[in-house]
Amino acid sequence: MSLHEHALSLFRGALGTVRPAPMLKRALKLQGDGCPQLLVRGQAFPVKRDLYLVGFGKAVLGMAAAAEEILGEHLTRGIINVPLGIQESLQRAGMQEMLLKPHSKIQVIEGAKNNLPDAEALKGAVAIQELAEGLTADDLLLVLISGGGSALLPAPIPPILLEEKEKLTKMLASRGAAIQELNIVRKTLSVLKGGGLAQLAHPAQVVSLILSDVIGDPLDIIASGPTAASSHSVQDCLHILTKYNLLHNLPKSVEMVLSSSPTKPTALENYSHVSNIILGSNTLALEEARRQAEGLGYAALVLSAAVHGEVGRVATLYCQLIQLVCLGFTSLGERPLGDELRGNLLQLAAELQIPGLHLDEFLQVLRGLGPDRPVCILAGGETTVQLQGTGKGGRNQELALRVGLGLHKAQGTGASSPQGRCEILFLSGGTDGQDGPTEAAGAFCSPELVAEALQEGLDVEAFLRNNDSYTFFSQFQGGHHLLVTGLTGTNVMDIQAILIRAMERS
Ligand SMILES: Nc1ncnc2c1ncn2[C@@H]1O[C@H](COP(=O)(O)OP(=O)(O)OP(=O)(O)O)[C@@H](O)[C@H]1O
Ligand SMILES: O=C(O)[C@H](O)CO
Repeated sequence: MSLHEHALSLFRGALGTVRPAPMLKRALKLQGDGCPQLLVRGQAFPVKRDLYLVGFGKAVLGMAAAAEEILGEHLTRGIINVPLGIQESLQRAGMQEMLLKPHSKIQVIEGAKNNLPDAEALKGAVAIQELAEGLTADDLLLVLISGGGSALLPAPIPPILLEEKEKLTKMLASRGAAIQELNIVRKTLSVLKGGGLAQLAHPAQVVSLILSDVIGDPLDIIASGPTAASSHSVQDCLHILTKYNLLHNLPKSVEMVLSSSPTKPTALENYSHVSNIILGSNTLALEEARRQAEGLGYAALVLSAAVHGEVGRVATLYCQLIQLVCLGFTSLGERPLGDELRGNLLQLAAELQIPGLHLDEFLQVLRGLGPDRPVCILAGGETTVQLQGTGKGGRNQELALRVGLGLHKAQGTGASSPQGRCEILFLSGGTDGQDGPTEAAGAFCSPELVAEALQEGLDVEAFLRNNDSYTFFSQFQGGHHLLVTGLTGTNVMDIQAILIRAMERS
């Protein structure tokens, strides 16, 4: 099998384990008929009267289908907001288990085209708000939350208009704001985010099951934390707007809401009716990919599930790591080159401040692997792209293209390049199956990409200058290097796989 095929199969294997249905079935049970109890990972919640379900996010359709199967007749009614086209896409892909059964008690509202809030998503948010407001102390509200939930649950505080909020978040994203920053702003301007939904549902018991798509699994940031106590204040929001130079260009409505926002977030004791439970994350997906890579004969290591930072810097990190591994495969293992690479890599990792990454230890393990076994390094997280151009792309495709360019440049050092004797493949993909506003999930690259593209008249650097990675990969070798999965029905950030094996000697 080619490295390309291996990487694809690892990516699909990783996705398999964070598919909503198996995850939900592992965690959720309903027990007892007379006075039923909802059991979540052993924690019991009595169902005194009615059991309602709401949900929003890219993975919520499959979560809801599995939940309805478990809850059966005990479910009174539900409403979920899911991405536009997801039912058709999953149907086409034959993923029946992610679809609701005919006569389901759960109403599905599709919206948020291209992951942006729209009128349909707003309609869904209003329906969810009305349901929550009508609950009593005897009701239980099961909330299904996954990434993409922010765009799918828009409820701007009046008089802010949806378009105004959308424009502001779009501007923040295009200036490179991280998801934490974006969602702190969203929370401040929303009725339902930042714990708003949980407060409206009071006094009902609220149980949220969450699929995390944010580094470190912060409850108050994932989907902008609609059922989590917010640890942020309006001051934090103002600070972010200042940082991205947006404070003096705000619509009047936003200014009004900001000036009348409470200075402190709602106190923690007001969340005693709420339980937030993380069901799955990027870590779970990487662990499965690692297991499968071992099965394919690789020495497989997980670098981190928290890789973040500007896409160019992260690409450099991966390029240096690849070179270092290749150095171990060659007889060129001279110390000066290895020491220099190692020093640069440690410095870059320190700059990126990747939580929990002990690169020094990781490199030691790498060094101990020995030269014969192919190596697979897996990582996950989410990079940020500061858009400069007007092209079409996504952070995974841009990362792959930048790694391709970096490896090409490193190869330029000639015969002494450690890469020379290695076969290398890099893959970066979004687990939701949609990378930016494109039809692809991500892309593959190898050190040969730049030279081969040039033969087709494609200038990688020009595409990068215009943030046009999707157009590049669509044209290059007939789109062979694009990772296309369609919407996957799950969402646990992005995954990168680096596969390296020694080249066969002729
Ligand atoms: N032309 C482009 N090139 C590179 N990156 C882009 C381009 N256009 C948008 N992006 C990036 O794509 C990201 C949005 O992609 P996407 O909609 O997949 O977000 P997401 O983070 O997966 O969404 P969610 O977390 O809500 O599921 C933004 O970070 C944006 O900077
Ligand atoms: O919806 C969102 O806010 C992002 O996907 C992070 O959870």
